[in-house]
Amino acid sequence: MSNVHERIDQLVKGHRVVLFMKGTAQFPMCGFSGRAIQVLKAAGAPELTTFNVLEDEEVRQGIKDYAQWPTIPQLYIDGEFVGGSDIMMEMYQSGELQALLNKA
Ligand SMILES: N[C@@H](CCC(=O)N[C@@H](CS)C(=O)NCC(=O)O)C(=O)O
Ligand code: FES
Repeated sequence: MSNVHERIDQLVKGHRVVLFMKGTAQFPMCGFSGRAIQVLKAAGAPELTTFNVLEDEEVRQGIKDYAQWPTIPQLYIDGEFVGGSDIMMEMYQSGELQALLNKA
């Protein structure tokens, strides 16, 4: 396992809800990342860990291989890849995201 893969593993397994994004929850640096934060807020995410890929080129590239998903943002819940901002929005509209976030 490569070093960056291990770092990502530790992040997504060490926190319940992890969003890899551009910028921070307070200051998203891209509309897609901003939308992801808005969706998580609307869904009532009980906790949220964010990782700013703009400050870490290795993770910015490594995250694309990790779940074989080519773009940012990327949401992980309970160590599992959920999707990008489009999937998050669809899952919010269907109620699936709230169910995933709030399961015991
Ligand atoms: N439709 C995508 C939008 C995300 C997207 O297109 N992200 C681009 C622009 S921010 C990206 O990550 N490009 C690769 C990069 O910037 O490293 C989604 O559902 O999340
Ligand atoms: S930074 Fe340009 S679309 Fe996300």
